[in-house]
Amino acid sequence: MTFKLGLTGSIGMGKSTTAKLFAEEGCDVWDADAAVHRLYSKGGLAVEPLRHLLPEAIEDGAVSRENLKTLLKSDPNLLKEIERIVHPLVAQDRAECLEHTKADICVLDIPLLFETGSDKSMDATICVTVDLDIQKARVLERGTMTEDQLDTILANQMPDEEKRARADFVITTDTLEHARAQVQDIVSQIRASLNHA
Ligand SMILES: CC(C)(COP(=O)(O)OP(=O)(O)OC[C@H]1O[C@@H](n2cnc3c(N)ncnc32)[C@H](O)[C@@H]1O)[C@@H](O)C(=O)NCCC(=O)NCCS
Ligand SMILES: Nc1ncnc2c1ncn2[C@@H]1O[C@H](COP(=O)(O)OP(=O)(O)OP(=O)(O)O)[C@@H](O)[C@H]1O
Repeated sequence: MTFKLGLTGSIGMGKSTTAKLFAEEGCDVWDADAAVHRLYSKGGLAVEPLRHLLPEAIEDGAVSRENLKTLLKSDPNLLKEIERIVHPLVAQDRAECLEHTKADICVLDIPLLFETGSDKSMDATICVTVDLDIQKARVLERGTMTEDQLDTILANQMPDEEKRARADFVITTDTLEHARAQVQDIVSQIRASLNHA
């Protein structure tokens, strides 16, 4: 049985970077955002159900994120309807991955781990965190969104403080070396508990 380790954190807090550090320690990694990209691509399982709900969102047989964002701008309530279609498909993709993994620990990188209740099916949870000003600077540095857009996303996510309080482990992503040391410590603790089980 694979140990299911749920990894979350607010936007730009360092989920993908930390997941790579777990992979370096021999853990398997499943990424919810990557699953959504697969589901939205041509032939992906979310295309037909979303076409039914929002025909304007589909372009060349795939879900257009730009079109979705335009639709969401005029009706933010649509997000809940999109989530109702997408989240069960994401859960199915995750279950298939867990069926095939051979690693002792599988890290599941899930931005909305607590919001979707997926934490309940994990063996342990981790929240990655860093000071809010560093988080904002890192996200804005990418040049992919304005501060207003970032604030809208933050308003749709559970506050960092609440995520930290709920998680079994917290990793501070101030430097790569510090994060790596925390990852190694968590992996050692879990492997020790698996060996004693
Ligand atoms: C709204 C969409 C079109 C924006 O796409 P885009 O490529 O611009 O951004 P991306 O997906 O990388 O998300 C940007 C940030 O918003 C966050 N975010 C995405 N969806 C949600 C959501 N439903 N609630 C809160 N935050 C969200 C992401 O975690 C990330 O931090 C897209 O995120 C989407 O279709 N979301 C609905 C499906 C979903 O819930 N995905 C979350 C992972 S399971
Ligand atoms: N431990 C760390 N030390 C220094 N910089 C880091 C660390 N972790 C992440 N970063 C930097 O912070 C930024 C965001 O990291 P990353 O892309 O891993 O976050 P994310 O939580 O996966 O983002 P998103 O929510 O958008 O998917 C990147 O520029 C990355 O290089």
